[in-house]
Amino acid sequence: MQYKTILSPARKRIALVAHDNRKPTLIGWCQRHREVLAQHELFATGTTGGLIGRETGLELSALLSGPLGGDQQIGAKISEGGIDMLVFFWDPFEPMPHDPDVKALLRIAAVWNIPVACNRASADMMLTSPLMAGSYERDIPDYEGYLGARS
Ligand SMILES: O=C(CO)COP(=O)(O)O
Repeated sequence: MQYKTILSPARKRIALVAHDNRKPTLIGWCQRHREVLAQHELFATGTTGGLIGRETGLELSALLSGPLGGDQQIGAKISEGGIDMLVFFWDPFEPMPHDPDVKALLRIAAVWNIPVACNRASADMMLTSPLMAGSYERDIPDYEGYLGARS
């Protein structure tokens, strides 16, 4: 795979997702970082987004619920260059009916080289990184190069 470098925007487009057992942790994290989060554009899967909006007053775009395709919608946005960071508190103790979608979302986040936080510690580090303060360079797959490599 060949890569090219793009500039991530200073106002990040952040996707917030949590499985049911992890939703209280994500809501608490959003409350703690409310001021910083309010400076960015927020997206979430359906139920997660509804709860975060209600509990924190943060404005966000809620997509479909995860099991109904919300993970795939976030994955599509990542592929289109519309998401800069993913906070995904997935449940390490429960299998999900939509496990393939969860895996696909994590895979596509790796493909497009966006920062991913799967627990509070990594999310804290990500949000307090100096890279949050401005735009930063990020490598993404070079689509032209990829097609060339396959032909
Ligand atoms: O299932 C999810 C992520 O895999 C999250 O979906 P909800 O936010 O709708 O609960």
